[in-house]
Amino acid sequence: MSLLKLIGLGLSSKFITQKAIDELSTSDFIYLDSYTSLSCDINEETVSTLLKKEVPIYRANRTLLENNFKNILSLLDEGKNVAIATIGDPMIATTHSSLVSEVKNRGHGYIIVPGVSVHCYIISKSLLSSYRFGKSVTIVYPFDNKVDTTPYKTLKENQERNLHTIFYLDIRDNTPMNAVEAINLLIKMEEIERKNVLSLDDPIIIGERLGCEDEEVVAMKVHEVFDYKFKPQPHIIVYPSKSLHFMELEGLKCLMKK
Ligand SMILES: C[S@@+](CC[C@H](N)C(=O)[O-])C[C@H]1O[C@@H](n2cnc3c(N)ncnc32)[C@H](O)[C@@H]1O
Repeated sequence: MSLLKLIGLGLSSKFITQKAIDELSTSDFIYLDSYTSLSCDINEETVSTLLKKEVPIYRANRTLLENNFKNILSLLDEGKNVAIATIGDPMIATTHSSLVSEVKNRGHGYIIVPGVSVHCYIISKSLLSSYRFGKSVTIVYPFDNKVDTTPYKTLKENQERNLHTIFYLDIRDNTPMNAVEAINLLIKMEEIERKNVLSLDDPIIIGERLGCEDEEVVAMKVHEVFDYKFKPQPHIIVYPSKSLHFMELEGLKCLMKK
């Protein structure tokens, strides 16, 4: 039976697991997912140097993976094992679960190799309680000048339940949104919705280049992002709940910018 392998590579090359390398090395083709996330140092070359044998590696954008999935199905029909390698975890904040049901319905098998996800990584480094995270959401670039306020609504719902919110930031045409653009959009959403969800004095936590040598996790007030010199993307934002446990407050103090 042919296998579709959904393989998580972690956030940077030092987080790639032995299991991921073994499964990639026993694949006939590797598609490197280039649109659900990005890494400071994982690319076709990094992956190929880790493999135990030569395997063709292709860069796969959303069109290829979601719309032209037929090509991958044909390879599986021919008895080939195909790997889709994703930065982070292949099933967290991606749509890859739909690929699993497609291959299963066609009589093929699948395996999932979890990777160190930005989701778990920022929860760990935020020093907030992992039990108190609500729904996470992506802040997307405006489309036709229209701002999608879903992230604001999610923040409101989480705040009503005293839960923390993780904001992933959109990646469009290989350009990842930065923390300042994201905060500007949240401020715009407050102006549109006017539910007093966001205050410029609220603390937020920003993760920059997580998993890379120069990673940074820093807490600051919302208005302070405009004067802060951030490292290049990728960035991720955590909006803590309004009422924090005293241990979480101590943690937040540890992360406050100097
Ligand atoms: C939609 S999520 C995909 C998560 C991925 N499947 C995983 O498990 O890590 C991608 C977003 O997470 C954030 N992100 C990913 N890697 C990051 C990193 N190393 N440092 C900071 N933020 C990161 C960025 O906002 C990026 O646009």
